Amino acid sequence: MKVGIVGATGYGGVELYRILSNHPHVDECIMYSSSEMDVPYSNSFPHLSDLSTHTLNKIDVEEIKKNVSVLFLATPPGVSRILSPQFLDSDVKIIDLSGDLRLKNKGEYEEWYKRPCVDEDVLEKAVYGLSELNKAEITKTNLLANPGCFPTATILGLAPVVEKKFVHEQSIIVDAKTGVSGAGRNASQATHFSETNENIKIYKVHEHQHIPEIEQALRSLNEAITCISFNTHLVPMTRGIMATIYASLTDTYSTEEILDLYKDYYANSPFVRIRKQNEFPSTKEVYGSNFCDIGVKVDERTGRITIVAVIDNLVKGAAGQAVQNFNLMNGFEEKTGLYFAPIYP
Ligand SMILES: NC(=O)C1=CN([C@@H]2O[C@H](COP(=O)(O)OP(=O)(O)OC[C@H]3O[C@@H](n4cnc5c(N)ncnc54)[C@H](OP(=O)(O)O)[C@@H]3O)[C@@H](O)[C@H]2O)C=CC1
Ligand SMILES: CC(=O)N[C@@H](CCC(=O)OP(=O)(O)O)C(=O)O
Repeated sequence: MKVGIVGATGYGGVELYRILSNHPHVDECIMYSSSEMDVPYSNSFPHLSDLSTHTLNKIDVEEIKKNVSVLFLATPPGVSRILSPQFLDSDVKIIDLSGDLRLKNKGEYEEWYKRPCVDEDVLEKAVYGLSELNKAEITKTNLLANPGCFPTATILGLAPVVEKKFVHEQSIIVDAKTGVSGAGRNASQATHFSETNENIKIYKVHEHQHIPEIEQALRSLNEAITCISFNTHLVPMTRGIMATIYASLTDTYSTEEILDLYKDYYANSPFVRIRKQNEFPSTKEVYGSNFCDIGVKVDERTGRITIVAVIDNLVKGAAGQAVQNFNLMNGFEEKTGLYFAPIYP
């Protein structure tokens, strides 16, 4: 199968290349760029010298339709809004890593992303690709909205207790941390070495664009969810997301009971690993892998629960999850080309 990557020169794009170039059902990856063409891909990424003989191609919709079966969009917000609709009359399957197709409410997208949204008929066709919750729909779609990095960790961390009503719906607080690669490859003052090194900084306080995405997904599991408290912090590491989640329990559950609930809930989800009692995952334990690791503990004194979910933002939070969806959309086994160990230490 031939696949295309738009935004191949970015962090999401090069992570897609790393995974897809080792995928047994991918014969060729064609790389597209909006700013460079006919130059070797390895000019952008010297670590691929001799491994990649690809060149960058111009984004030409009609050429892409002739040449690829699946197109990944690893592009900034706003690009998929223009590109995706142009493929709806073709057989090309679209997997969009940006936020453009994730929110079902057009007004909500425009409010949180502060830019125009794609038309409602396109939004209706898009399927939200969190495969642990939505596998059946993913296998049938040609237009896939790949979840955001923070939503992936947060929703997977909360889904069992929210769906089974083990927590009070209005009591959820999420304290999330991310590595700097979450901001993409372009340099900015916020991600400058001297701003991030030996520093932890909260950002987008109460205004993060992933808030409505998380609420939308949780509401699909339990309609009593209205809003959550959610904040993000930039920490001095390259990859990784940790979502530390707090909520009030609806009854006196033990940690053991809740761990059993999580193990049952994710019994058929090969990329979710539930930790043992009193064991909490760290970001390094999923680095470079498609795993989401989860630890939980009941605080008997306060009647609250602490849930910790970690992912690699570029793998389970972006390119790995996109390939997981690619597998499901094409009838391949979900783990194909993806079931590898994290890089450790
Ligand atoms: N980084 C992360 O951890 C995650 C990122 N995402 C989302 O994935 C998407 C890609 O992120 P990331 O790879 O980090 O970003 P980068 O900034 O690293 O890369 C984005 C790429 O998009 C291309 N691009 C820019 N403008 C256009 C345009 N107008 N048309 C086509 N291509 C364009 C650029 O390549 P060129 O100039 O060669 O065209 C650039 O290399 C974003 O929407 C991001 O929010 C989602 C989850 C996690
Ligand atoms: C460190 C950092 O800045 N991370 C970005 C990740 C956002 C992202 O990936 O954007 P979409 O999922 O909305 O496309 C942020 O927090 O906004």
